[in-house]
Amino acid sequence: MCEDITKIIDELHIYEKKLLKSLKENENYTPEEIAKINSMDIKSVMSAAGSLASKDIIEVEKSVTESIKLTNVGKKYAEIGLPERRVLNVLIDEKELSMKDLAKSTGIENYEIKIVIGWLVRKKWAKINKGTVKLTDFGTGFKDKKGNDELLLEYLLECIDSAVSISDFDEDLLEGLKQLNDRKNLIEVEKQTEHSFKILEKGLKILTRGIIIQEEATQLTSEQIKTGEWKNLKYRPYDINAEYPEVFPGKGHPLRRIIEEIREIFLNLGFSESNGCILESAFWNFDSLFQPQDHAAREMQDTFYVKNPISCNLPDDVLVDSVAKTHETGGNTGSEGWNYNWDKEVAEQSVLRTHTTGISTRFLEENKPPLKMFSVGRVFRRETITYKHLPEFHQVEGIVAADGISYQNLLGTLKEFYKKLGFEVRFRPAYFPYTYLSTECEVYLEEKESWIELGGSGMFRPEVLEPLGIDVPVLAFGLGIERLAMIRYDISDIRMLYKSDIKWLREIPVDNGIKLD
Ligand SMILES: N[C@@H](Cc1ccccc1)C(=O)O
Repeated sequence: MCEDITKIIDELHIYEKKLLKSLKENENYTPEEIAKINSMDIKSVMSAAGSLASKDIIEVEKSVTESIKLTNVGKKYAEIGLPERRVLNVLIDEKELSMKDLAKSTGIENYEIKIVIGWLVRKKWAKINKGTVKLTDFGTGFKDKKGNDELLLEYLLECIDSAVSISDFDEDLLEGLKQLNDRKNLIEVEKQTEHSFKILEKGLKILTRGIIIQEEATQLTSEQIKTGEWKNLKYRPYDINAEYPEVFPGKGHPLRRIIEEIREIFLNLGFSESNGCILESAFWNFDSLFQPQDHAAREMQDTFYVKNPISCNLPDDVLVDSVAKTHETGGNTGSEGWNYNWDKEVAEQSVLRTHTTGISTRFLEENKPPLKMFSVGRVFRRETITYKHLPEFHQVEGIVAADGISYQNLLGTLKEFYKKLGFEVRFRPAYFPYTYLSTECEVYLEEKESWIELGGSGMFRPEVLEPLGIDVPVLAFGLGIERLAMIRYDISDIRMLYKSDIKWLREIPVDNGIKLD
């Protein structure tokens, strides 16, 4: 037993020792007093007390006191009288009045007078007869007598700025208080929690044995090092369980971060980066991609057309003519084209780009193969917003143009790209007016046990390449980015990416979202 006590004392934290010593001096010290005497903060006192209590050295008692105070409205009524008193006073003089006149002569607002009269009628102080209000005998009896609420308000007014402990109330007052409380904004009840400590038997034994408080060094001074005093100091051990303030380091938005990662991957694969404008001509967005002018995607319900500027300039006539011919007859491509009359005005319409593929055709027109280009940008579609659809999202677009480039290279490039991002993908046949062969990539979602579509790709058709003057094969892809972010950051609703949800943004790890466990 004796040994136990020595061991317990040895293991006491300095704060526990300080607390015990103070209680030895005076068991009635409050936590605040103990904090002050020992220059500790109140949190440390309470956590030392909690720790001592868990070892049965002291007992911590908690008492909650409720006290009440007048609110500003309460104070006002205590001074000028409750509304029912003011109505009663007027009615005693006037005998009967309409509600409107009562409001006028008491100065009570119209909306409130109804409530007050309702109250008077319910308490049988007054009755209403043909629109006029009259006191009952019972009500008249209050002429020289105060109501419970008034008595209470007066009482509380006496202690105007200090809160009154509820334990000071006798039963009658308490009953009245309940009613007064129902009137909501007249009084407020404050709860105060106080703690007191009691030394238990084990604590007494410890104190009899005596505890020595040796200050613990937490920071060394140069003086202590020079004089060698550091050798004799007692050091506070590190407490790795101590509370610490949470820190929220600055970090990029998750969507931005995945975009940076994607850029990095393509730059490392030797692609050069290009950009376009979100405002694009229908020519580059659709026509240059051999998308016929009556194609469903061009309909108003899919594409945002822009009013200002209503139209865009087209590139040089040679290119425009060649695109027009290809649409109409297939031009020099060996194809039959779409067999309709191509309309220049339709091609001049300005749209919010529906994909970033127009950047690729623009790039092919301006650059000579061999080339590898990628671009990241926002695209717009008239989608209804749902957990997986937004009218505005990001795509990463890319092309590789060189002799000997094949569909196999396309699959390889995409596989490699997704692998670097940490995804395994599969390919399904697909259709786009501007590619042949075409494919869509999908990634498997284990949680949902289903495959989701990530983007489209294919080999550009001769109808796209010929007008641009390209005579080598070109692989092309356009992949959605938000969906990748959803999987990467484990979010089930795409809208999350565009919400200022501080909690979520803070909780996302600073690394690129790759879970460390
Ligand atoms: N533009 C297509 C993707 C795509 C790009 C390039 C070639 C083929 C398909 C889309 O937005 O879905």
